[in-house]
Amino acid sequence: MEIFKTKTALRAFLEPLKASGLKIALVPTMGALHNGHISLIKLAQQNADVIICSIFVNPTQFTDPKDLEKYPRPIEHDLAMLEEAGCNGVFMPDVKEMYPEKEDWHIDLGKAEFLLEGEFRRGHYQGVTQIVNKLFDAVKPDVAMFGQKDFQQVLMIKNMLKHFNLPITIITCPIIREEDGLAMSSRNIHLSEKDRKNALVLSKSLQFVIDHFNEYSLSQLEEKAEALYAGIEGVELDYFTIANGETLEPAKSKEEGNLVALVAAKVGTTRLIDNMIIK
Ligand SMILES: Nc1ncnc2c1ncn2[C@@H]1O[C@H](COP(=O)(O)OP(=O)(O)OP(=O)(O)O)[C@@H](O)[C@H]1O
Ligand SMILES: CC(C)(CO)[C@@H](O)C(=O)[O-]
Ligand code: BAL
Repeated sequence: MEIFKTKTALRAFLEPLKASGLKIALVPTMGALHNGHISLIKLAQQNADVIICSIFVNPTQFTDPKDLEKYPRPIEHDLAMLEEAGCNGVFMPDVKEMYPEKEDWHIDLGKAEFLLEGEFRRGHYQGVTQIVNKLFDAVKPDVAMFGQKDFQQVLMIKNMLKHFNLPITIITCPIIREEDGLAMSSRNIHLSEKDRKNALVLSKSLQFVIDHFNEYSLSQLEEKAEALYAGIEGVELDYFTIANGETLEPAKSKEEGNLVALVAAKVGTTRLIDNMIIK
């Protein structure tokens, strides 16, 4: 497995491979890898010939400086996991390589930018699309893999592709969970033993909606799911919603084509997100 710290070195590696007709996949990450990330690598291997994983903790998408400061960075462990998974190359630039100078970035991502995560992390998706655009430019992949765990992120990246008319296929990968249902996340490492137990309410509340979808109205489903959070000390719900999977607006009717239940909550000091697709 090759390791690249600069765009120049990465491009020099990729150019002959592209010229020989090989298909390139990019798996963008912020490191602190777990089996969710490895599932993206494995799916990439089914869809391309050469797999590049990027590891970059992107400062412009963090809206809370403490969150950025304490973001885990176990790089040796990450490299061992990627090697074991059969990844071909790792792009791990420093901040100067990706942001050599101060730059303005603003693109129209549509109304959904300001909902859900966009409401609680103002400007987050400008930062995400700014860095993903730079990563796409550095790798020029044929396909790029993103996790459904960041449901809204996938929509925003697809909107960015449309905005720039980029010829990249986005593949959305299912959420990988721990045995008890907790969605894997790099931030889970911050959970205390008590938080770890409390965090199960996220997947349980989503599963409640899936299991009881035919029994209750949309508002009853939301109410009953939210009630599961009441009285859990140390858990603070940011939002629980059943939304239209294309617009992310609250669902108006159970008959809408794509419906998804999404949640974000602070568990102790750690903010977690999760979702389940209803249909
Ligand atoms: N449990 C998971 N299953 C599938 N994909 C995942 C999972 N967790 C993260 N991903 C995907 O991996 C990619 C990189 O995510 P990232 O490095 O931010 O990891 P993360 O675990 O989501 O970390 P955090 O949520 O703490 O930021 C994203 O496309 C993300 O959606
Ligand atoms: C896509 C991404 C790597 C951009 O920094 C990040 O938002 C993430 O890990 O989901
Ligand atoms: N997984 C999304 C990246 C973030 O939380 O900033």
